[in-house]
Amino acid sequence: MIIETTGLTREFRVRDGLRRRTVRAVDDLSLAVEAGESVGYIGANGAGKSTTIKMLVGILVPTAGEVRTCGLRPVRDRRDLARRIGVVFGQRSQLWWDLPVRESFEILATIHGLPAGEARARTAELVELLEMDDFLATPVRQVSLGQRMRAEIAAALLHRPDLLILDEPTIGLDVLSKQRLREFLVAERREHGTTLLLTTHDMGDIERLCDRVLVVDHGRLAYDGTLDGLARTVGAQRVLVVDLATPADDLTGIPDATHVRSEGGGLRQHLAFDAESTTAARVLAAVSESAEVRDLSIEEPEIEDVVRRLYAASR
Ligand SMILES: Nc1ncnc2c1ncn2[C@@H]1O[C@H](COP(=O)(O)OP(=O)(O)OP(=O)(O)O)[C@@H](O)[C@H]1O
Repeated sequence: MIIETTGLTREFRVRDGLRRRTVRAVDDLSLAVEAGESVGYIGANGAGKSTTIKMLVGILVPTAGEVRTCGLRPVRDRRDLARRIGVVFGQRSQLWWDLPVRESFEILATIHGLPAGEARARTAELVELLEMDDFLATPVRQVSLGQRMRAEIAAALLHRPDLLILDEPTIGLDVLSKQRLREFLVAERREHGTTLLLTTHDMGDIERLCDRVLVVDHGRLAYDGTLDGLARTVGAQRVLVVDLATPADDLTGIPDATHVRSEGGGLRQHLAFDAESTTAARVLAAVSESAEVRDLSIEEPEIEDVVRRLYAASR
């Protein structure tokens, strides 16, 4: 197991008006992740995701329970662990703000004790795969958010860690940057067998990157399984949005799909369908029989919605 926790618990003392009370941010969490897995760790704001990750990497000491990351005790073996994992926290940077991106890579390679040849080769590989050539000489504070996220991920992967932990890797990125980053992570995993653990509010990240989802609710594990299984559990639906050549009446009566709403006098129509019982292609084919489709898009369910439904169902 690359990650293993048993009864992992973390409490905080917080001020509540004049009183102080205890918040249990992570509550008796037991989970195991095998090497090579790609796991999405999701939950509402304040559910306990960051606190869990901080204990996995040794930044926070657990109140109770056990945690092993890469077989090590994160707090005690923090230095050894740093050689085995890469971590990207959205808000914290591992890069040096005033230095060119390239120099941050050089410093990190030195910190990790990478032999010069290996550091050069790995940096070149990451620069190419993450298309960083254009901004290698730019100080970190001047690069765009998308560029910085690529540089952060490269920095976390420089020493070829066994486990990469990402906190909201695609937040704030445009569609194309998100897509590129996801493709890179898929390739990285395929090439090097890197284990991935990521928190995200973006269903697309989970769908493209993860083969397993963990949902945390008030510090407790509320779901552990596949994304399909999660969607099935909560009955999450996708929505096919079609733009028609001419306005049409509401497209009701499409098999396994429900008309949600129409816009522009029937030019654009939203049809919800359950990915378990049909496919977007089948819904589209049925729509095409009664109307000419000019354009289409598919809306994925929102993670917030999925999580809300799951929480509601488990209470
Ligand atoms: N240092 C701290 N002191 C006091 N309370 C804390 C501290 N860190 C976290 N908490 C509390 O613990 C709970 C879990 O917080 P955590 O940041 O782990 O949630 P999260 O799932 O990562 O949320 P988000 O999606 O908003 O990042 C929250 O109630 C939070 O207020």
